Amino acid sequence: MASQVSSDPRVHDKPDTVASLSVEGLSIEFSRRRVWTPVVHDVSMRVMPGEIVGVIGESGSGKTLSSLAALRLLPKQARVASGRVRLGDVDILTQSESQMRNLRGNRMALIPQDAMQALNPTMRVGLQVAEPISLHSGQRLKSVAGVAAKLLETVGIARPEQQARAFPHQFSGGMQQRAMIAMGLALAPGLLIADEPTTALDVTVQAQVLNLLRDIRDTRGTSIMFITHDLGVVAELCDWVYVMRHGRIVEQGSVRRIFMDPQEEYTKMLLAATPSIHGPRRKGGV
Ligand SMILES: Nc1ncnc2c1ncn2[C@@H]1O[C@H](COP(=O)(O)OP(=O)(O)OP(=O)(O)O)[C@@H](O)[C@H]1O
Repeated sequence: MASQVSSDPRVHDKPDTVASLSVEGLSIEFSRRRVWTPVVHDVSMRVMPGEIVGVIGESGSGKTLSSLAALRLLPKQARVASGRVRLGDVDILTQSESQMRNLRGNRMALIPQDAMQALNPTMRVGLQVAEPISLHSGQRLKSVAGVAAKLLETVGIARPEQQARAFPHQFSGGMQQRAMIAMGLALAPGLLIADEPTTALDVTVQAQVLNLLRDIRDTRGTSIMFITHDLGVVAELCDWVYVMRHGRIVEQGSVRRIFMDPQEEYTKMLLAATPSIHGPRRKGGV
């Protein structure tokens, strides 16, 4: 572990900076026919303040379980076998469930892959966006509903007052995802964990949502962990990347280094399999 820390230039260069999220030696087991089987092995990851960190790997490589462990939202069939997770200086794995409820939303929020599934079909979008504020402040939902329009405006939804009164099915896929992001931002958490949030969107809308996430980081300083299987997205958006395979991190580095000088065969294979990737965005365009 110590060697991983000292070899990570983000930690080496700023030893006093507390990571927004720090996962150390995390191992997770999954119950298959009542037998606990290791599926994530000794994973260490860091998201530094204001950084967008990509976690990339093929399906089943352990990206989602690792991030759900950080939120303490593992499904019943999965459990943490060993390791530590810290959100700033809070030790996540030793918090009570009520402390966790307070941390979720306030300090970190999840933006899921399928916004339509995550949204309540019978509740107006504005009320859903305002719900975290109501839950955390104890104020009645109707009395905080006005904040929702402001949040919808922040995420680029036109005519926000009117759209706040719509139901999810009246929104396009891109608008639904923006609404989920608005909900995630409601309590201004320092960390967003986005699990393939653009997979279901067409390419143009995907680019808009990526721009929105970048703007949120630039204007609010929000740290973002971005889970994806799409190296093109990593090149567009991320500063640092962890490459996962079979429940392990096989390579990590700055996006530029990973694209210019991949060390692992698996990373090279991913790069070779991704058409028309020329590396991360440079200032002024790719
Ligand atoms: N519902 C499930 N049933 C059985 N095994 C599971 C399930 N969910 C996770 N696992 C096990 O945990 C491993 C890691 O799964 P995880 O969902 O974290 O991968 P992932 O990289 O996020 O994949 P994807 O990109 O498909 O979401 C899987 O390879 C599998 O062994």
